[in-house]
Amino acid sequence: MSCDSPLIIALDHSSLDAALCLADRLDPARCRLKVGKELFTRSGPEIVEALHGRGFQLFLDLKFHDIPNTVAGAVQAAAEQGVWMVNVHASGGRRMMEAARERLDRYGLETHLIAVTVLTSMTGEDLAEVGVAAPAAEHVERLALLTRECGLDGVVCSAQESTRLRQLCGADFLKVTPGIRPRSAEHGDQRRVMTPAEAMAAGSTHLVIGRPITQAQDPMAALVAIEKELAVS
Ligand SMILES: O=c1ccn([C@@H]2O[C@H](COP(=O)(O)O)[C@@H](O)[C@H]2O)c(=O)[nH]1
Repeated sequence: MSCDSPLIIALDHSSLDAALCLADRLDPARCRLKVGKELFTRSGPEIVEALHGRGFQLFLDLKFHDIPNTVAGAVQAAAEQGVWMVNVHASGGRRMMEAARERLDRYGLETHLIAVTVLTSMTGEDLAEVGVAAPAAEHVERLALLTRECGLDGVVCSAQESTRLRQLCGADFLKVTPGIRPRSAEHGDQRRVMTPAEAMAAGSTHLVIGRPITQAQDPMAALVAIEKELAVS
């Protein structure tokens, strides 16, 4: 089923059953789902099949980061499972991203391919510790431009960078933004955050939301509140 909502719900569950329990309360016409490292490592391709069977479009968020040949093969394997979107780390560099792009094109695989710029849990101080002297926003810009040059469809960034990336890379370049927190929600390990309405106004094309929905006492009420916030903004 195709979906025109910008919302992508992160299913960071520790079992297939727990993830499906939440998915069964969601509507594939109203959101997409994201399967990340914990759930995929526990459940494997079975979770992808089960969610596709329920009609959801999936972002397989495995953030591949390896030598070009290995990443190209992993991206191909993900796309052959029919996922809507897959990602790599932009810091894997030009040849790695080009190899991933080329592999999807060679086999006519239409999965969206995007690259993580700077994790939304990181600040400039965290970057400095790993040898990146530039502020987070500047490093995100550099990696987004490289990602676009390599022919990828967009990036994962924080919504704080969406406006600048729209100017630099164009409105069609996808800006998939985790670190989304409704006004009253705890930030947890996220550092570069914005509210859902702020993120859309800034030019994010998709909002990734996990714990504010999945760990809410009433996940459906939390989702509806976010939908209302977006409808009135
Ligand atoms: O920079 C990034 C890249 C990926 N993520 C993922 O998004 C969700 C966010 O979940 P919350 O519970 O809303 O914080 C999670 O699956 C991360 O792995 C990210 O947060 N930041």
